[in-house]
Amino acid sequence: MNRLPVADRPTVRRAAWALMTYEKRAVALILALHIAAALAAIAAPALVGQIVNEVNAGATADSVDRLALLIGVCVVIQVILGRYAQYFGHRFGERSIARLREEFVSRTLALPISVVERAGTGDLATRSSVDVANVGNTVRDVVPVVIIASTQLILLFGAVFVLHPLLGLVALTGLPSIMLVSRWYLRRATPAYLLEGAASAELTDELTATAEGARTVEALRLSGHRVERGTDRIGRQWQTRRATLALRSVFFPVVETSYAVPVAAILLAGGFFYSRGMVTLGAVVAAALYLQQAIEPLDRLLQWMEQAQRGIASFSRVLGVGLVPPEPRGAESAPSGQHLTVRGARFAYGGGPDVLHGIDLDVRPGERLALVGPSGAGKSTLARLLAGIDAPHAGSVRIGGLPVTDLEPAERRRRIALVTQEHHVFIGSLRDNLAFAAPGASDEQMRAALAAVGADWAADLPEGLDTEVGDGGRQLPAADAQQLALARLVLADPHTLILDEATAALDPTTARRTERALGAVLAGRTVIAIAHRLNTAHDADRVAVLEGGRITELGSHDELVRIGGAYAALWHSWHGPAPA
Ligand SMILES: Nc1ncnc2c1ncn2[C@@H]1O[C@H](COP(=O)(O)OP(=O)(O)OP(=O)(O)O)[C@@H](O)[C@H]1O
Repeated sequence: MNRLPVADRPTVRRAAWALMTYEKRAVALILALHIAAALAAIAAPALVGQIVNEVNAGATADSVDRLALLIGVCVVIQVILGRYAQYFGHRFGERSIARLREEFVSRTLALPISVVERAGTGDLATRSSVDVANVGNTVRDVVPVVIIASTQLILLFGAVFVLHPLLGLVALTGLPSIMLVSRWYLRRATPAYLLEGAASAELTDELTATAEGARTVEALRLSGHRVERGTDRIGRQWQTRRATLALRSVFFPVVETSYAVPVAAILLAGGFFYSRGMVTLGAVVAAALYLQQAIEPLDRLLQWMEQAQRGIASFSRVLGVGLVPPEPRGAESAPSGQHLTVRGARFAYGGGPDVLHGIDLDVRPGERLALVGPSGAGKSTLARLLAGIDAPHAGSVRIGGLPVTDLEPAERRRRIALVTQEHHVFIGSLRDNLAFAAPGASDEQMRAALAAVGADWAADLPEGLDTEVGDGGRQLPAADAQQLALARLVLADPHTLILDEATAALDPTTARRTERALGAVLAGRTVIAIAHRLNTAHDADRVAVLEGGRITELGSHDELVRIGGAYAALWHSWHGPAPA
């Protein structure tokens, strides 16, 4: 399975910067409020220092009261400014998260289908849930904390330097060990968290596959095997979690010990400086209070660094979705005509061996071509190439002279549609479900499309096109859902239809109803049908027999039966030998 890419550090840095500077004014206001709140906070220890000095010099109770009142005022100002800073910070965070989610959704919707299929649902599901939430939490909670804490720390340490440069130097004693261990941690944390994210995605993949295939697991008694695989993935996730835990168990004890060092050092050195008359007692008290006050923001900063690491790892996975080369954004010129030509097309899945070995095929406009062949011959793969979902690694698949994969995706869908047995009903109204195919279609056109495929049930709905369908709404039976999908096709009006097992999974009655509906859709179009029942091949203009990734026979039903090859053998075994 090809995982989706992960963005590198410079890309993450640029994207984070863009996110933060998208609303420059809001960020400037939040920063200004935080700085003002931090300034109000550092006034208190300075005032306590002043009280100590004045009491030392024999001050009156009045002047002490005045200073104490001033401390109270500073605290109130700090609380008010801090509250507004947080209020604006959180609003900014929520707006940023909303933007991020919207960007992620558009990036995901722009992914080529083949990339989504090969990446597996687990990877994309983990990125769109766990990773987007992680980035959201980081932007909402961590960024404001980092801004507030850094501002407070700069001001608190600055204040100690202002009290006395010597005290300032002593205050820095705890920092080297914190910086060293942080550097050590940061270098290892992002890759470790990336591994943890990948292991979670693998586990999600495995559990989803087991849950989705529960019936098969039960029928084939595979539960032991699935439990083993699940346990293996849980084991891998446990290992990656242990690795990140090991990093945390070194990082946090070292930094927490380092917090106590500057306070102890300032009391020791401050006492010494005071005894020599180099600093006042008030300055030493104020410096000790500042350093005591610095522990809290420092601790918060380091605590959140861990979340920030998770956030950065998640952000690189979220941004990685945008690194997948987009589907080609339109050829220079429009295809001239509807002629489909395949020349020497070779295809392999994900770097594996070729499953198509040089296919040559011409499909004339309006022709009905049936593809037959044993299981695994490459019929579905050829259908995907013809529909432009995958491109051949050698040779070409062209429509009207242009490579199908070069057509702008919407343009391609208007020209060629691949119809499979998947007929998803999206949550929304019937109208929403039809509008995917033709956003500009009127209600009349929608009703006509439903009538064309025999979806009479739609006309009887009391709320008509406004009826909510899909999960939580009206549940459509398989045949109705298939008819809805076919009505979409009528609206999209492609000139070429490729049918891959469109009715294979339906019960015979439903299949017959659907085939009747399909008949209305096929009229006047080029049709390439993977034929499971040979009467489809019998009714086609031509039949292509695919064996081992090669077209081994090509001609009308009668011609192929006459030459007595593989198709004739299939036909006779299915239909009984021709009368002598
Ligand atoms: N997603 C995939 N990844 C890797 N190999 C694949 C994938 N899909 C198909 N193949 C392989 O490509 C070959 C052709 O498969 P394909 O599904 O095109 O055959 P088919 O003729 O349509 O068979 P069937 O009638 O059983 O659907 C097979 O060997 C199959 O195992």
